[in-house]
Amino acid sequence: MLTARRPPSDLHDDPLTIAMRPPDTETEAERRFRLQKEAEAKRISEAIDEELRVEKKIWDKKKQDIRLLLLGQAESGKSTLQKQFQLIYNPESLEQERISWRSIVYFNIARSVKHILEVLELYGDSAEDDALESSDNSSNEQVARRHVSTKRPAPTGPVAGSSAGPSRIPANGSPVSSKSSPSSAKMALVLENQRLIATLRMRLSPLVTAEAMLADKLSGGLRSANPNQSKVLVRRGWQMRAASDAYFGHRASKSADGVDAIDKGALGDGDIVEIVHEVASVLGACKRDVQQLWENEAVQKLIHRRRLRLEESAEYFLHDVMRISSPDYVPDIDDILHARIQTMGVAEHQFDVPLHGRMVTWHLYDVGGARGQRHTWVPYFDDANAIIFVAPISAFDQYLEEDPRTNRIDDSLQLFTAICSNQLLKNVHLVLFLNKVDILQNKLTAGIQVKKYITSFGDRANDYETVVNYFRAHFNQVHRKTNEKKRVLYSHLTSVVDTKTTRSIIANVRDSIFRDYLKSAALV
Ligand SMILES: Nc1nc2c(ncn2[C@@H]2O[C@H](COP(=O)(O)OP(=O)(O)OP(=O)(O)O)[C@@H](O)[C@H]2O)c(=O)[nH]1
Ligand SMILES: [Mg+2]
Repeated sequence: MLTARRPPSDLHDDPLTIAMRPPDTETEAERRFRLQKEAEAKRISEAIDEELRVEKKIWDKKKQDIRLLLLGQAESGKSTLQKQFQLIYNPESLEQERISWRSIVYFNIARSVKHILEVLELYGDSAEDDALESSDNSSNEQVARRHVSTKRPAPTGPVAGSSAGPSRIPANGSPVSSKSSPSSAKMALVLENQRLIATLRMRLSPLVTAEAMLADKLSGGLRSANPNQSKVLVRRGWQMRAASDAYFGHRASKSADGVDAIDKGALGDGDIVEIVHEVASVLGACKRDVQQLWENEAVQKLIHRRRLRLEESAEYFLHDVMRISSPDYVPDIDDILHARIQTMGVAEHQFDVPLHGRMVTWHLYDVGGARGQRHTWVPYFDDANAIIFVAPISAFDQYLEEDPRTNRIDDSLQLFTAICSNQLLKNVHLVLFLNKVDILQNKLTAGIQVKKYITSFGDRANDYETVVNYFRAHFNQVHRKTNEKKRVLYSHLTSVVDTKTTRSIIANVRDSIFRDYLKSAALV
């Protein structure tokens, strides 16, 4: 038999309604108070609903954003690549930052001058050391490596920014010469040049002092205590703080490209502007001395003989010191691309990138690549869509600043292995930039032999094509060995200081990332 439910003919029978009904004895004042409370509760409930709606909207939008990580060892070119993205997708912000890069350019020059003087001192202010030159080829110290067998020739002179191990220079600083002493005419020239360098050293001492001052201010007192790590690190958002100090005398809370300047205090107390002015006038006063030092025969010989190794930006800035030391100097885009300052932690940059008539927000994460910085990358792995791994293939003859026994190419391969096999990154779009091909080309043209540093290179031809293919094959091999999911590896030969070629490579990378993005969106 069917039992029918009684229709809700009378809502007053509903137990909830009965429970909520005001008592029959409610006074007028009580009624007003009750209605007021009910209205307030309704307002709060609606506000919460609205908040949830907004949060969901932001969340939905965030889910559609693209997160791109720039990974790779220190000095591989990540920040330079980030500047190229900024130049394409947010050029106004780079324009706003231009003035703030002056401090870094001055710092790069002062630092190079200081380093040149230090190395000159080690060599007795002369490059005439034939004995050292011949011993340069004598090293056979080999370092076994996992991926490529590399060897580190015994240092033939101090290496820029690294503790280069035992030098064969006696305590008195004069190089040993086993050959007969130079002719007296040559000796006289050497002595004359030594006197000139001594004068330049004295005249350039204010610039050397300025280097320490700038380093201190730029890093906000955060310079590494490790004497092997002499670099200056800056935190994200420094550009806008420096620029706003320069223009407005106060600090900004957001950087030009939307980066929160959360690390207030990173540049000290606003007196960076005064210091930059001071350094500008010091540089203005000694620009000819800098030029003379840079063009000095002993310096050029030491560079040629690879006893003096400068940072990659040094030649670019020292060559242009007269332009840079003009009183109204403002760095141009090429200056900014060449300026070197080490990234600390992870800096996020946002860009709106057009896709089929709408804008997709890209979050670019530029990380610090030194070994001590790499632990900061991991929290960004979880929701990354894409990685550009930047490996400088010019670095076959260089060693890590933080570990002078590790060849840089070897470190890049190890790091690439770790990234390719990381479970959190298994589905991430993977792009490889074999960077600094311009520097590689220059090194090979200068006759630097790959086999001297990478033993497994053997007797292959020391030309650009062969060397590039050799290193590319090693990276491909790492990818193949760790590639469980048949992920494609998109690789490019790059020189990220070259705006024109990098622009078209970035367009290519953008398209391939978007293709994957649209594919995964279609699957959702
Ligand atoms: N000639 C040349 N110089 C480059 C290239 N890529 C980068 N550089 C220079 O190399 C130096 C280091 O580049 P950065 O972009 O600061 O390196 P990074 O990977 O961000 O380094 P960290 O912040 O320490 O991890 C800078 O002076 C750049 O101008 C390149 O392809 N060619
Ligand atoms: Mg960087």
